[in-house]
Amino acid sequence: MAFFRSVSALSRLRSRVGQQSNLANSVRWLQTPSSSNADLYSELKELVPEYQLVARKTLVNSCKRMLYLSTLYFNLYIQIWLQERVKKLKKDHGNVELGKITVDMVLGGMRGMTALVWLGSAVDPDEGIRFRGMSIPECQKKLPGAFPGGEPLPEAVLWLLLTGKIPNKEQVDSLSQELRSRATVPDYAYKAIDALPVSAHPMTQFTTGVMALQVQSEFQKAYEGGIAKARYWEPTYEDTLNLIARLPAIAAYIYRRKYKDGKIIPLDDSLDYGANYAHMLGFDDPEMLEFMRLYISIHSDHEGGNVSSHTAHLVASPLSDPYLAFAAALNGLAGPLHGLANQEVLRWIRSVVAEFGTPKISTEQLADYINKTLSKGQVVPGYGHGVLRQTDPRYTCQREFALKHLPNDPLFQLVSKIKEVVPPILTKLGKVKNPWPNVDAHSGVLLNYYGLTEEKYSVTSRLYYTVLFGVSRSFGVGPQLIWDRALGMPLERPKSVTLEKLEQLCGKSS
Ligand SMILES: CC(=O)SCCNC(=O)CCNC(=O)[C@H](O)C(C)(C)COP(=O)(O)OP(=O)(O)OC[C@H]1O[C@@H](n2cnc3c(N)ncnc32)[C@H](O)[C@@H]1OP(=O)(O)O
Ligand SMILES: O=C([O-])CC(=O)C(=O)O
Repeated sequence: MAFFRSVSALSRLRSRVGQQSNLANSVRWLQTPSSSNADLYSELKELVPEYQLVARKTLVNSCKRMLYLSTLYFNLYIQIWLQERVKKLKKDHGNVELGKITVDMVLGGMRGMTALVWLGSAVDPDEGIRFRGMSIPECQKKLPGAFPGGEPLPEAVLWLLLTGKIPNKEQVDSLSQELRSRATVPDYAYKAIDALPVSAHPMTQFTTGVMALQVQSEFQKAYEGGIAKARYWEPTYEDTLNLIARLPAIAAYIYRRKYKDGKIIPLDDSLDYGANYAHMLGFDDPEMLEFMRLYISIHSDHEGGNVSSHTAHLVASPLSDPYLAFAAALNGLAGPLHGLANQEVLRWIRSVVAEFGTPKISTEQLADYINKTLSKGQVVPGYGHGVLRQTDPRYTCQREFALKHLPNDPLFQLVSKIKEVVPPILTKLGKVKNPWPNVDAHSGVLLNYYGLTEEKYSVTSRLYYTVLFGVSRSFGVGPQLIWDRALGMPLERPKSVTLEKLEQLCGKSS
């Protein structure tokens, strides 16, 4: 409610200064104390207590932020008419068939079965991901960066995924500021992580931290207070923004606890989300900050059927709040065939180097090592995909970043060689549907180059990389959870059959 009162006060501010006046003039007017603006000043001051007002200038900044943010909220609000579209689809076309369900699908992890609605993004098997219809190169061109020509800011991706609209730089900056203002992590969340041994996998520590944050769920409180169904999306929005805002502090703490001195580096109020996360991890090289922005942006979303996103959507469907849903998603992401593959790729690359004593190896040596991996019944991590049938564009854009910034890095050169040698070998197996590299084939060497790795290598190393993936995934999962509630999506409950029943159905059909 405070939000709507703020928006209304802000629009009165605009009309007081003059309808034609722009934001800058309105702000200047409010900034100059006078009897004609004192009442509005005190009203606005009362409405933004959370910003700890100490001076008129701070209030003015808060007003600017509310004004820009109100467009985000407004965009969401007006799109609630999508509910009508959903109802109409169900009513008019509820019986339209979207395809057959085959035994292969039931026994094959439901590949190719259209079963979900996901607003933020879609994956084309050949072209890869599009965020609200925009490819990665288009996002790099059109979404605001930290500087002109910079990589897309994750906040810009969040805005896009949430509203379907491309934000301008001021809107993105207001969202950065909003996230920073929500970033305070309660002490008990750190304590919950501290209760685990330092040797616990970073993803186990991460999920524990997220579960501790759940104590603050606005959705849970609102539900207990009897909130009406039509308004479920509002506390879901609050939880989602709070969750996204608080993840870097939790995630950075885990890194510093496990691999560094355990000291918390506080958030820097002048930095955007990706840069702040890098800073809190202990990295301030501008190139690394830029890579973090790109990393979070490209890992944010990958339509709805991947394990982490689907898990979040499923777990939220009985009205579990966004923290519960996201913690579950992280547990799916922590599997080696999904997000943990980024850890496995680096471990595998290091095992290649350990085997030959150098990353500079011949094509024959590499082919032998790949065949050895396969002969042990293992997969080549970072290759293959459940939907993609070409090189993942997220791999390509990381490669472009590496070519620009670290072309001579020996591990990057090994990654390039692996891309030449693995696909023909996987193709020869005759069963691998996609022999090409996915997103995880590349990220580790970039992070390793910038120093984000554990000090000592051992064959049982538990690397941090999947936590970075997890933080990024909140940008895709969060908006969909808001839309799930806004669209009144139901509890998810597919039908299962016993093996006997399946055999019986097959017998009947043949
Ligand atoms: C962010 C992400 O989640 S991207 C994916 C990250 N995961 C990886 O990189 C792990 C390696 N890749 C894989 O295991 C798979 O390609 C997956 C899990 C990503 C996709 O699995 P599927 O859709 O089942 O792939 P597909 O239909 O091609 O699998 C057919 C067969 O090829 C095998 N195969 C697929 N990819 C590979 C690979 N990279 N290395 C060896 N074998 C493979 C499968 O294990 C399966 O073998 P099986 O019939 O003996 O069980
Ligand atoms: O789409 C998938 O199945 C896996 C993936 O690449 C992702 O979740 O980013």
